[in-house]
Amino acid sequence: MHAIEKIMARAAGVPRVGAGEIVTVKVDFAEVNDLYLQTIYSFREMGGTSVWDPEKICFVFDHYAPAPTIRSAQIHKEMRGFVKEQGLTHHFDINTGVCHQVMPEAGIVRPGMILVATDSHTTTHGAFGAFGTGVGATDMATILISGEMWMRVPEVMKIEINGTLPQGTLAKDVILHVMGQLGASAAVYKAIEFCGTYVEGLGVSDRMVLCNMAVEMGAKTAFMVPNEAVLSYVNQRYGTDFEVPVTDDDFEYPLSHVFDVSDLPPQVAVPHRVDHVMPIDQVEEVPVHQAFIGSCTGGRLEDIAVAADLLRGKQIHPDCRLVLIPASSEVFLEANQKGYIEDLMKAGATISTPGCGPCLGAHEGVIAEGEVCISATNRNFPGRMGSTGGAIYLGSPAVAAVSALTGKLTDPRKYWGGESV
Ligand SMILES: CC(C)[C@H](C(=O)O)[C@@H](O)C(=O)O
Ligand code: SF4
Repeated sequence: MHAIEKIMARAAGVPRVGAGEIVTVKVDFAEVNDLYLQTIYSFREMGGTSVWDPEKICFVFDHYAPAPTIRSAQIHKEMRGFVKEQGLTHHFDINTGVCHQVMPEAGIVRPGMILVATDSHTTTHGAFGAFGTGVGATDMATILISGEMWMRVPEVMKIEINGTLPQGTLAKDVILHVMGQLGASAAVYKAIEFCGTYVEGLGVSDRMVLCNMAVEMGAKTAFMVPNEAVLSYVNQRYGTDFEVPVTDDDFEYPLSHVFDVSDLPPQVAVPHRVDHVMPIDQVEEVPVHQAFIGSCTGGRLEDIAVAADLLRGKQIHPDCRLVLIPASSEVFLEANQKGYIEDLMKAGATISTPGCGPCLGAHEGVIAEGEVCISATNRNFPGRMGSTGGAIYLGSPAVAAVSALTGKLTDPRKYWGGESV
């Protein structure tokens, strides 16, 4: 069996499972975000009175945090009421951050667990060797009642990535390149395992970038074998009471792809598809009106550090805005302690409180008709970040930062190391 199948077999209480089988699994943890008040209504409609385990559920206010409308304030109010009524152990209110950042930070995520959330980017947690997948409001309501859900065991697609990146190319460029090569429907209902010499050496943040965007290829979940960086992060935050699932040596992958990223230049996904990907030099000179660095894809300390290093002592272009939103309060505090926030504010950045912000077009920097945004996030369909007449390019935080500097899509290698060439 594959490690993912072993996770599901354990959770289903059976000795083995195989791709295509329908199994009922016990969920190890469930998250509901502030777009899913409907979950509570469905919970009650189904006759739910108390949740299956108040220690294994959290509500996270991140998509509309702090509440930008009366409606979202009302939603937060009702959800806070449910948290109190049910005595949930974990609640992440408007002062914490994006669910996929705050849950690992809080020591909720560990290898071998089944984590479900009302968010498609729950695939992010494959970075920790967990089975993370998104569910809808109704499924989540049944899970809150029973602690269980049915799943079809996904086929596992191996994506082997080898090589060492050239300077100026980051993990986001790698996943964009993979998506550009394989396409947005390459992995529908499959599990993606990322492996290879490039992946083995990755730190936690870069692992999260790759797994986060697995769902942009349709994946049900993502997986990486935990390395030392992941294990020490989890030991620090969660503890050691977990078992790392190991794929059998004789497991045969039904699907596999191999990439070498040794000569990969920075990439961008051009409007309006995540898999319309090309090297940055094919779209340089496109004027940009806004750059956004943030979200569960590109709002971590490493992303902010790259931007600060590129923009320290400089001024962004007068015709371009740079919106920067740390993925969590912990990230914000650390970036502040390291001076990155000051560097970026002095360079002209607009800093907002941790959360999703404009990533899904909610608030804190949506774009107007005819505007172009270079974004370190994960989706660029029309209307994603504001007006449907806007255009979104997806890139690394480095591409976003230097494009804000020049006011047009720019190759960050020209500014790497602080000197513009
Ligand atoms: C929560 C939900 C509305 C959505 C998702 O499931 O991904 C959002 O987070 C997004 O990124 O579009
Ligand atoms: S940051 Fe963006 S992609 Fe991540 S959960 Fe929020 S809206 Fe979705």
